[in-house]
Amino acid sequence: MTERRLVLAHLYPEHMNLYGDRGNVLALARRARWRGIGFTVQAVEVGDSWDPAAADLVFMGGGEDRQQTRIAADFLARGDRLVAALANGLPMLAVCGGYQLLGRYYRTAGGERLPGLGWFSAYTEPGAGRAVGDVVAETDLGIDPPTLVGFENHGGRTFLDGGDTRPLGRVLLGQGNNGRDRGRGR
Ligand SMILES: NC(=O)CC[C@H](N)C(=O)O
Repeated sequence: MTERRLVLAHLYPEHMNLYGDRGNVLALARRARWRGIGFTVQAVEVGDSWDPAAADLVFMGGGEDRQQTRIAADFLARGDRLVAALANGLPMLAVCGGYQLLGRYYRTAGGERLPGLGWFSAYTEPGAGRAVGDVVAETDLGIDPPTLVGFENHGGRTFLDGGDTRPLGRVLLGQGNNGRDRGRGR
C-alpha cells in the first residue's frame, strides 16, 4: 500500500503568527494523524526557495503591519507561481494579513500600499480604530450548525468588489471584513 502523505507549506511562520495562527497547522496535523495520513510541514520564510506546485496545502497567518510589510515583497515575487498553483486547485487557508495580501492591495495604517497577488477581487484600506473581538458568522458551507466562531484583530477594512468573490459567511457578531457589509473572509 502506498503511504498517504500531505505536504503543507506554511508561509512566513516567523513573521505571520499574530495570535497563534500556527494553531491551524497543529489542528490539521492532528486531524491527519487521526486518519493515518502522514503530514509534513514545510516552513517558507523570506528568501527561501519554494515550489508551490509541490505542496498539497498552503497556510498563511496574519501579522501586524510591520511584519506584513516585511514579507510583502517576497510574497508578491512568488505571486505568478502561487496563483498558477491555486488556479490548478491547490487549497490555501489564509488568515487576516495573509488573506489581505491575496487581494489587490493592503494599505497600512501608516498609508503604505502593499500590492497583493490579486488572486481575488478585493482591497483593504485602514479603518478608524482596530476591529478586535469575537466573531460569529453564518456560512453556506453545508456544515451543521452553519456557524463559524473565531476571533478578529485587524485595522484594515477589506472590501470584496467584483467577479465571483464571495464572503465566507455573514457576520452575526463582530466586524468581519469591514464592519459594513456583514461579510467575513472569502
Ligand atoms: N490580524 C492581522 O493579520 C492584522 C492584519 C493587518 N496588519 C491589519 O491590521 O489589518
